[in-house]
Amino acid sequence: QESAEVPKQNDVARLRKIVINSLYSHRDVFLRELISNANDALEKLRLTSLTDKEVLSGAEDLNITIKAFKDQDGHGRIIIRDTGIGMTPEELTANLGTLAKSGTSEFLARAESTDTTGTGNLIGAFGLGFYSSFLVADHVYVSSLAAKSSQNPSPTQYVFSSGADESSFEIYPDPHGNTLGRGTEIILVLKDDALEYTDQHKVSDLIDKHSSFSSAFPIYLYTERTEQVPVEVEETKSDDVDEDVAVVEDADEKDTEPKTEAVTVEEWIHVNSQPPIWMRDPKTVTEEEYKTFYQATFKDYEEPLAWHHFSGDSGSGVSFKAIIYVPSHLDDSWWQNPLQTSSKDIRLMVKRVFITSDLGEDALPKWANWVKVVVDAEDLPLNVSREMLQSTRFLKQLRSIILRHILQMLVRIAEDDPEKWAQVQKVYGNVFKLGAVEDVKNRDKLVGLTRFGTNQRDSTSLDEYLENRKKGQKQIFYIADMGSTPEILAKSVFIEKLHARGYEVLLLTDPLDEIFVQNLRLWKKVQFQDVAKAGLRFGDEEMSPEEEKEEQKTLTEQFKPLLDWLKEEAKDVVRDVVISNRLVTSSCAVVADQMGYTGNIERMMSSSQGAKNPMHAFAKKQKILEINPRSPTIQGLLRRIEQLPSEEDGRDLDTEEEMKEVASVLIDGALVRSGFSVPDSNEFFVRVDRILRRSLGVSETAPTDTTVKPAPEVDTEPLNLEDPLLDMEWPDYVPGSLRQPPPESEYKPENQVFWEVEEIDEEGNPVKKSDENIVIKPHDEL
Ligand SMILES: Nc1ncnc2c1ncn2[C@@H]1O[C@H](COP(=O)(O)OP(=O)(O)OP(=O)(O)O)[C@@H](O)[C@H]1O
Repeated sequence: QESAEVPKQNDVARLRKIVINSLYSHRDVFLRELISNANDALEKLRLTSLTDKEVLSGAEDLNITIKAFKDQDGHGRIIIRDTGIGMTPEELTANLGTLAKSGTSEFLARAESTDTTGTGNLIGAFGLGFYSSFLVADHVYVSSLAAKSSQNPSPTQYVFSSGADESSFEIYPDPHGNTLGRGTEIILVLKDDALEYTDQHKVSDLIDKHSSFSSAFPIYLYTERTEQVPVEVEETKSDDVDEDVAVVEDADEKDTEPKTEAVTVEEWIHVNSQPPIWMRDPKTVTEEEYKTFYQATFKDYEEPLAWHHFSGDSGSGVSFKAIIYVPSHLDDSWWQNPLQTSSKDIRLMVKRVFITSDLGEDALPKWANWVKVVVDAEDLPLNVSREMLQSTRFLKQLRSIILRHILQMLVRIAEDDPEKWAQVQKVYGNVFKLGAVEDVKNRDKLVGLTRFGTNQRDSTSLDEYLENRKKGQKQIFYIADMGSTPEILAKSVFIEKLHARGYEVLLLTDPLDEIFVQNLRLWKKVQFQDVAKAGLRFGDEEMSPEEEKEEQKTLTEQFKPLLDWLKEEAKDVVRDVVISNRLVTSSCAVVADQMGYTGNIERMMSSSQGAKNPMHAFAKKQKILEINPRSPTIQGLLRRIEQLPSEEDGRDLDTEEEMKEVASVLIDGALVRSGFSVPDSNEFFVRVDRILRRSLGVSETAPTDTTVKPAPEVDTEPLNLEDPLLDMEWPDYVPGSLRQPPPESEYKPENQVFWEVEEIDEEGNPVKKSDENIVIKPHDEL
């Protein structure tokens, strides 16, 4: 008898505890998990038998049997047996002994940090499978006899034995010998509080609900019922019996019931004899059945968002039935590598027998790799291999049919079920945008599925947008700022006139949006126009009456002195200064030229490799300052500029300097308001400070007392690694984000820095000493 220690004992014990405690209310799942394993073992055997017939020897039938009962002492037992591929002792150790093989610590971390409401997903997410036995069993014995093969011509039956509270297991040759013929038998010694699972009705219901459709192999359930059977009465004939009396007695007996006795009839009932749901007429399948089938087949504890059940013909003579499911969630991991993985969830079956769930790299376009499908093809040979499949036309046709149906299903939801459509958008909205960029072939259909918020409504498709366009409008207006919100974008300086005039503008806040728009460039031949860029045309300019054009001309002449003066002042940041046609209330804005960056793109480019490109500096400069001639600020500035004495009259250098400062704050403010960064934020703030002082009537030159308490002398003591302050975590600190200090409660008085401040009067003289100390928090910023 050999005994093996599980490598990570503590992990095993901890994991079992978590499983048992937190999944108590889900413990029915053990049966489904074990049946699913038995089914997998049978599928493996069948697939292996295609190349090695030998594996089929030992047991004729391919099936699963389940027996639940109480033994004479009242202890509960469940025995699940399959005639599948079986396991060698090494496989028993590796598969059942080593826990979750990879990702154990990740699992533990997640399991322990997940609250109980989410634990239903744990088994599904991490494939606890076999370990779910310990939800109901104190002890588990697994006997297994691997299939005979050329590599393993005379396998031996071994037992794996482990208790729920133990962190070790034992593996030893089965003292009963090779009783199984082939396959695996799992004996669960039920916990005292799990005796309900010895009730055959309960077990039958569970199989019916979760597993009847998950196996193409027959599942037989052991049942016992009592039947009354006639008791064989032995006729005792004797020669000295009086015939007449005997006749009378006979007549009497005919009137009485025949004698019966209760006997126990044992029977194996085929519990999954119903056709699987994909083979049934959709009208006969209930919603509940579709949902449980999905959850069991794809190991998702959440219900699917939508599904579509159809039958089809590949066009090359292969007819099939399929169900396509849309999961109700896309894991974050999908977004980490959205276009890297290919679908592993298209379960292809031939005449109900599972063939493969890997249809190869290009099974579906990458954007659709989250879809879950079961397909059953009637007319393919059962021994078809994946390699063979790849070369048939069937697979290619199947892919395009599946894809067509996915898209049709989504369009139907969009048209008929607004509530569900909102959920689809929440989960897959960005996937459709990504798909439209990636999948040129289906671009138009995918664009049709995309939705955007606008200044007029929460959501619109591009077609609906175009239906709402105004007379003459030849552009699809949009404004993009990744990470912003539609509410903030709706207040942007760039859309104020469009909004005021009643034009609709798409408000794009996701990084993908701008990529989408730039990739698409046109929709139904109408160009996208970034309203933060030059080139904006309402489209009714030609329809404007002559006076309007005349007014524009007059304005340009009237504001010429200011335009010329600003051009000189802003020459380092913008290429030109013009009268704006997009502003209503704001005094000015900085607009990117056709070739230039918008603030959004400039940020993206500056933080990427693009910053090294020589075009970067050029593109950065391609900006135009637009001023609003109706703004009192601009009108005031024009007046002051016009009043500046000329060279001949003797220049007023002080006022000129003051005007320059105003201009610089105006330009920098416009940059910020328009989503750009200012060239020098310190300088900008110094100027703002000066203007503030002026408006407050405080002396512009009064110095700020900058005395600070110097740092103590160099600490010569060795660093105390036990010091708890070194371990102090800085909550909410995300590199590069707005930095957050730790909460006040985590400050220790001795850890604070004090800055004595003095108030000064207009002349800059100290007024009185403040009683309060201002705490300079680490990373405090403007
Ligand atoms: N009845 C069985 N016959 C043969 N091998 C089995 C059987 N049950 C389990 N195994 C082997 O043990 C492995 C571990 O099983 P377990 O149920 O823990 O995880 P899994 O089946 O791989 O994952 P999941 O249950 O999430 O699909 C299986 O992959 C399989 O190789």
